[in-house]
Amino acid sequence: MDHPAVISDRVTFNGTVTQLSLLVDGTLWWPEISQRSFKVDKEVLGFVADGSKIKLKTILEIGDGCSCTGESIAKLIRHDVVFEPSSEESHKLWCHKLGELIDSLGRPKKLFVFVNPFGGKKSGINIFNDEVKPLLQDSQVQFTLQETKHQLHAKEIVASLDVSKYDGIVCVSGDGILAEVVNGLLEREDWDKAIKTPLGVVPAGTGNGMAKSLLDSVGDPCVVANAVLAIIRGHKQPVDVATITQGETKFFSILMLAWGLVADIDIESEKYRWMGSARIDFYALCRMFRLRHYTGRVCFVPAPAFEAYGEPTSYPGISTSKGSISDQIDVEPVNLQRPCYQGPEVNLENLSWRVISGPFISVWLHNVPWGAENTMAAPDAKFSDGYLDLIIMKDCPKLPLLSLMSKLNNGDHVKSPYVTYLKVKAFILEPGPRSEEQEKEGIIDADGEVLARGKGSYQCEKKALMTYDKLQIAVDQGLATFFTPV
Ligand SMILES: Nc1ncnc2c1ncn2[C@@H]1O[C@H](COP(=O)(O)OP(=O)(O)OP(=O)(O)O)[C@@H](O)[C@H]1O
Repeated sequence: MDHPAVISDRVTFNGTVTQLSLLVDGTLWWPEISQRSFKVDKEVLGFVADGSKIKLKTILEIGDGCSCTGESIAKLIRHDVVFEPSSEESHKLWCHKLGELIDSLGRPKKLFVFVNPFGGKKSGINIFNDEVKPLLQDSQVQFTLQETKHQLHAKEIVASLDVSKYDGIVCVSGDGILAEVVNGLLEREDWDKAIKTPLGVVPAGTGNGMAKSLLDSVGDPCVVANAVLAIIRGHKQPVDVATITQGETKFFSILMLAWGLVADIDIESEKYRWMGSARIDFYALCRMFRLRHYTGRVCFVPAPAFEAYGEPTSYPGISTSKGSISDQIDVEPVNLQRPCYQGPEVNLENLSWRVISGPFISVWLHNVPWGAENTMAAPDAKFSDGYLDLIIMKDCPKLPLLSLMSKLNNGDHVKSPYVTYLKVKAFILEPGPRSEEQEKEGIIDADGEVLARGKGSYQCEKKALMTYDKLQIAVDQGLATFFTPV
């Protein structure tokens, strides 16, 4: 190691007196023990003074973990490394230099943590106690824990949380709670400051699309330890936020919007929840064999290089007043009169709009690559390019559809001749009824929750925010900040 040492000492380690150095590049190095070194920023979570000894709380990658596909993946293991400096003076200096180095890494010191006890396999609390808390404690990160008690609870809390007290908000949940947090932050009067609060997500839901997208972007497995480590290490990156508008009602989306086949599978398969994760595959097959086609139109402003898609059209506009209340089913009107975030400041009328008319099998708009841990919906999606990836399927015979759906786990479905895949800056959805049953409409799904539900579609207890009608989407580049592995 050719870096100079910040501190070097003869320490007692494993019963032997040996040299230990902390180098200026942040490496802890035992020169007399071959292969023994730690990068403090990656492998040392924290340390504690234990009498005359110092206990380093480390996290090590062990390469014998096994993924569900049988591939070997690195597993993270907590491990204490204890050494005894040569003198009291040296002990103090070691503590000072290690503390100084860890402080310089910009790691969070205090986090607000939401745990959804009902997300995914209902194991949020166990995941927090068994896997998240020990890592936070090793890293000496203080936390305030809040279990979510009902739908929109996280959003309510975030609306009045003193975010200045925290270095980040963490969701031990699926994507639903994360979306609630983003919406809560953007509905505040001080939204522009609040939305800068770094957000972290620990996979404890059904889909976990955002956690998978962040971890997979550096080749990490989508597991709790890696997600917590990404938060503890404190690296951050901007993430685009899409504003979905219908009249005065807004929903801020970070993951995706789906209409047609994907929305129907995601939402209607709820009735088969007792099947566990197999419910999605089972219901996808049911839907493919009784395929629905939805009439309607999509209008969009293509990103550069995608201008050839669709036909030119003028800005289709969207009224700022709500439709007749009698047409609405289960709608909970949210009228944002307070000076909250209003969406990106862009004059949509002056942009070059294109249109594709239905019927459609599926329309999917994605902000990040993964929609769920096994669904790479938009392989080219970037976290903060300022665009959304649009995936459209108009018609497709059943066999190619089956093969296409089986390619969702690696993103190869976008190469199918039956799929149109492009990037857009703004988007308008004009959803219509099913071609086969005109009296029945569909579902619009945003970030895994029902955004709008049409006539004759699947009904459930949860209220929908919008009506099954025209809605507009525009993207704000890098508006949110997320903890990220690198
Ligand atoms: N205590 C609770 N009881 C019932 N529902 C809750 C509770 N806390 C939160 N919820 C609701 O649970 C829903 C789902 O949450 P979450 O996103 O964490 O999990 P998921 O749906 O299983 O996962 P994913 O969104 O990744 O598919 C949200 O609509 C949320 O409002």
